[in-house]
Amino acid sequence: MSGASEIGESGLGQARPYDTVTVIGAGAWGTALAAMARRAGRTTRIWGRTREDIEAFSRTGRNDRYLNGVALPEGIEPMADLEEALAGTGCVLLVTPSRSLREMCGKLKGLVPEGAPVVLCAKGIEQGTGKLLSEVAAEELPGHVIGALSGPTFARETAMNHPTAVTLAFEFTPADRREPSQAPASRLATSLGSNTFRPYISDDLTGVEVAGAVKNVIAIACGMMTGAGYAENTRAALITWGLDEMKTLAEALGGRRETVTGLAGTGDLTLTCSSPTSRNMKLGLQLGQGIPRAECFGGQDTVVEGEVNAVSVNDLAERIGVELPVCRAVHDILHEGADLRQTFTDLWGRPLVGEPKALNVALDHPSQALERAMKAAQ
Ligand SMILES: NC(=O)c1ccc[n+]([C@@H]2O[C@H](COP(=O)([O-])OP(=O)(O)OC[C@H]3O[C@@H](n4cnc5c(N)ncnc54)[C@H](O)[C@@H]3O)[C@@H](O)[C@H]2O)c1
Ligand SMILES: O=P(O)(O)OC[C@H](O)CO
Repeated sequence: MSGASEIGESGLGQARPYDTVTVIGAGAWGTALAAMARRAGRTTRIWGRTREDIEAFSRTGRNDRYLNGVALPEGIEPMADLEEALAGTGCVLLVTPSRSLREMCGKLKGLVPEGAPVVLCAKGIEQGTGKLLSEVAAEELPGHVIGALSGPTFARETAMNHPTAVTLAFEFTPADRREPSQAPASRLATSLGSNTFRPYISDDLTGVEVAGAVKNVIAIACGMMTGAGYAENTRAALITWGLDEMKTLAEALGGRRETVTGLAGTGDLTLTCSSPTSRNMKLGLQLGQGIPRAECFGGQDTVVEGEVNAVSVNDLAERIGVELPVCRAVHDILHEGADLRQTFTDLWGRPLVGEPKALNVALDHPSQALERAMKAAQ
């Protein structure tokens, strides 16, 4: 049984897949997504900006620069010409790092066919403006439906066809709700879905985007603590607080807290905070071990979204007046020269409060708390 029919049976209707999928960005994740589109039976094009890489990809059928040694399905069409890659395509997956999104959307302007949805697969918030990537794309590509694909996905594992599940989020129009099988989210799910790749549909684009941006910052925190010699209790607390920070920011921006408990939130946070395969966790680990930033990753330029996004997440939180203590700590260590151990010691030294936060019981002065409890009991 194909993944597509399973999805149909579970309530999305028989959504018609897009015939052609164009992936923009021939790095690790772009290549993995192209592999999944091809395995799902789509005509699959992938555009990359480096001509030699595209030529090597065409020649070998692999992308050894980003996914060394990984066998890819036959028939992926690597392209160095953007116009050619987008001509007549059914949908676009945009998979370049978040900091290049506005520039990349500018290049796509006028080339994306009318009606083709654009799916953002990078994780981040725009530096300087604090805008979600979907807001940036909507500004740069007016008239196109914008969505996001996110979740716990190490590119190499996905490309190697290990079972993977993701969230595909779009804002649903009234027409989408009346006829879900025609909705871009459903059509994309059937375009990419297979027995090893399960896209789940969500209508909470904000919640999914916020989760993806924040989890990388939290993963750096977990890496830092582990690198500095702390252990599992500490990491579990950071993951829990990180989840709460995602919920707080998502809700403040109009997203839903429960979205954060799904694949794009809990799923991705668990993955990224648990494994040095994550570049974000690995950066934290190296910094925690005292390795200078310039020497991390052996001095190689590596995409670490949480490093730049610590600034954008923090700025945004300050602007809208929400507190994200772990994100703040990571920001201060990375960008303000704060001492790592002292900053984390301060995190543990915050006033004691109730859990869940809604209880809002300040326990910083135990005698007051006791007094309150006695009054409440009278
Ligand atoms: N690698 C993963 O496991 C993974 C999984 C899920 C999501 N992501 C997200 O996908 C995004 C891309 O990550 P990646 O792992 O593919 O990175 P990567 O370093 O493997 O590849 C990045 C690609 O983008 C291209 N690129 C960089 N700047 C560009 C620009 N200004 N214009 C055009 N192309 C540009 C590079 O040439 C390269 O092909 C990130 O936001 C990341 O968080 C990555
Ligand atoms: O290697 P990272 O830290 O960028 O994480 C990759 C993906 O986002 C994991 O879902």
